[in-house]
Amino acid sequence: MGRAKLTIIPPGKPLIGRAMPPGSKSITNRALLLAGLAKGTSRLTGALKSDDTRYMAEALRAMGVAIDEPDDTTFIVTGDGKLKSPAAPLFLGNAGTATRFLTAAAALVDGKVVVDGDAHMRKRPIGPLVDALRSLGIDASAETGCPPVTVNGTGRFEASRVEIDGGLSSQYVSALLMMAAGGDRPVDVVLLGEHIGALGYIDLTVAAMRAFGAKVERVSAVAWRVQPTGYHAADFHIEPDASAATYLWAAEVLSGGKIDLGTPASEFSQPDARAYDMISQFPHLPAVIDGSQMQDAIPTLAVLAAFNETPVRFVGIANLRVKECDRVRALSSGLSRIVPGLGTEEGDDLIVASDPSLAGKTLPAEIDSFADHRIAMSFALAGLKIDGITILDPDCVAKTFPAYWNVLASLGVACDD
Ligand SMILES: O=C(O)C1=C[C@@H](OP(=O)(O)O)[C@@H](O)[C@H](O)C1
Ligand SMILES: C=C(OP(=O)(O)O)C(=O)O
Repeated sequence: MGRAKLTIIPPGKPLIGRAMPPGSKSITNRALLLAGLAKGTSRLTGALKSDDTRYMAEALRAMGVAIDEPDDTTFIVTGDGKLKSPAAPLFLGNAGTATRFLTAAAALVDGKVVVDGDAHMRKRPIGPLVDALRSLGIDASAETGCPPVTVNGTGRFEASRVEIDGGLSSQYVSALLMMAAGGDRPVDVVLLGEHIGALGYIDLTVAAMRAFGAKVERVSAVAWRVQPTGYHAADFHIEPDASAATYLWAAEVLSGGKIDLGTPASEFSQPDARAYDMISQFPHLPAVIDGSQMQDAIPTLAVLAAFNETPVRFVGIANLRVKECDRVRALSSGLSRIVPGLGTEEGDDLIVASDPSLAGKTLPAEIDSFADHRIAMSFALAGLKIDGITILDPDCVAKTFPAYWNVLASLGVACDD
């Protein structure tokens, strides 16, 4: 059991020092899967070890992949080119990447795979991905449109085209792309609908696939062609997590300090690194921020916006409602616990009624994390400037950034539990 709550003590000084974000969750879970699908031994360095990546690694082990962990940031993955049917359902907690990626990869298994998660994951939609698998002739079903998903694969599929609506989650598209290299012929993965979550995640997928030997090209604005190469083992280095970096970038500007992350923002390939340009404009954030291409950075930006000179409206964030929790609601209600009306919703937009004079005040507020790591981590930023901010269920940060509170402590931020 984690701690019930943590109260942040405003440090009252600029945060100065070196603080490295952990390895990227998105890239670690892609690399683990691709290494698991490959024949041979891959060495993944700079990896994230957290709940989400542990669930992925455990699931792969249950499907016959050998994974050694010689240190805190390395996975040595040995596969034989084929995942095996696991003896029991795969339990993936609330890890969206692991759940979506393995649901598609299950189609490459000869036998039954049940993909399941915790109570939160059982509310996160996966119907479009299941329908896409069915359109490929794969026996897949999810009674509620959310996990559990049952896939009875034959280990092969023959179709050469699959359509997918990525409006609710780009992870469906990534999942199909990674699985498509295991087919019998070239497969076109084609987007349906106008919206997809951050396209940058598809770029991450394509880059990781290529690193493990796949041949994939973008054949139009809405389609990728994947050759039936399978994957080969590779040594692969994982960059730090850009979404985790946003908390440190925001802590730096909020405290007027200097935090050396070891990697400049311009060197990240993940979509959330775009948030750096916004964060560095603080306290003059734009009046409207489109979150569609940097979704996981929105909690960080929304809490930062509370201290901005002028109000900020966040648009393009409708699918934040189907993340670990309804993040639009968690942000509006958390902000309004600090000061009524600080966060409001209009449709799916979030409006933050900024007030720089919040800094230095005492405003006791208990913030419900809704078991969502990003809500816990972002509201901790408010605690750097406001006395009395208490984060409930603070250890939910273990999903992607288990050392978060220690990293803040190393920068001089004290907490009471
Ligand atoms: O592909 C990925 O690694 C991710 C894609 C995004 O999710 P959606 O595509 O569901 O929006 C993001 O929020 C998630 O944290 C990681
Ligand atoms: C949405 C997130 O995670 P996932 O979809 O991978 O569970 C996140 O990490 O913010």
